[in-house]
Amino acid sequence: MKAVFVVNPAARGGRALSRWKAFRKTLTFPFRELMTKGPGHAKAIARGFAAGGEKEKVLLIAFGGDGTVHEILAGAAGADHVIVGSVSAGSGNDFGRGYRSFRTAEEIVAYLGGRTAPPSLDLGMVNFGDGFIFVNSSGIGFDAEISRGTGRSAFKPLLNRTGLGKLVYALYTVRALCAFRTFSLEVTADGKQMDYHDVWFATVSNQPYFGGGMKISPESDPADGLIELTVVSRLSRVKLLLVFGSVFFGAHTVFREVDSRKGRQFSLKADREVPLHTDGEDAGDTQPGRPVVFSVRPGAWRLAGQQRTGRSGI
Ligand SMILES: Nc1ncnc2c1ncn2[C@@H]1O[C@H](COP(=O)(O)OP(=O)(O)OP(=O)(O)O)[C@@H](O)[C@H]1O
Repeated sequence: MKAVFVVNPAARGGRALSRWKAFRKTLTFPFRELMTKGPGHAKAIARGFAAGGEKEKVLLIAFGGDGTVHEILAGAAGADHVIVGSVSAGSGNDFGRGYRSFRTAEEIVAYLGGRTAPPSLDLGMVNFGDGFIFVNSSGIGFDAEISRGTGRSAFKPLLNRTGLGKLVYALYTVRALCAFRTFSLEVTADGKQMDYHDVWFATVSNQPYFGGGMKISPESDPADGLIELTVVSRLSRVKLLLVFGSVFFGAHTVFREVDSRKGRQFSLKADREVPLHTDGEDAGDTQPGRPVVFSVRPGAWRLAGQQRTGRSGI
């Protein structure tokens, strides 16, 4: 199997590049290094390998954050000969929490020399615009507003370089907490319709973590052919903060204002324009009264290494 590193030098405010330079020196096996030049490039690289129909299997290792893994899967999903791995070198790194990621060169050597069949895992699909995928989560509302704010923040690269990236997230959480207007939501799941009012956010998860370590969907398992919807509604701003804090431990599900359910497809229709994110990246605004459909494509991609969380124990 040939190993290809897709390195995002801009991840973690540019700190990923110096990390890569140090990591590269520890590699004792043949590899290719492809540096991404900007948004969309990792997807194009992965698509090239997927379309190549290579006889030999390819291990594509994302050296970056969740945005880099997201792009690689957007390009490589469905190609059986492409196996996706990662070295967490971004700011949030939820992929590394929910799935297996490589920490050292030795772990990659052991993987390349081993005989473990890569598990086939589920991929989330979002029927919005030209279509999106998600490997971690996708959702609308308050959390997408925070993703948008932090993504656009002029301070993010600087604070990431100084190791204070989490501060940007905290600042935009407070800002969104003050400014965000809740919305009404109609959910259709497996033929059943549910109405929610005063909604802060609705997130659809493929694995437990989002937002840089928050265990939003403790029951999620990317190998079960299902996705999980979490709707948070009818909360005061103060209680929302409390719930947000408890999400780090996955303890928020005890609050009656948090509704969670499993399914294969969720159609979400908000009564006003609401921001949407896919894997923590801004994906635009939903249109009032127009449903966004979240679904799952079972076993659509192959993970290098064992899955870290979930109940299937693969
Ligand atoms: N050469 C580049 N210059 C600028 N941006 C780039 C470059 N290559 C890729 N990108 C973009 O950088 C963005 C952020 O990358 P990534 O998500 O991997 O890191 P992060 O934001 O630090 O980590 P996380 O998403 O885990 O918080 C992605 O949207 C990607 O498209």
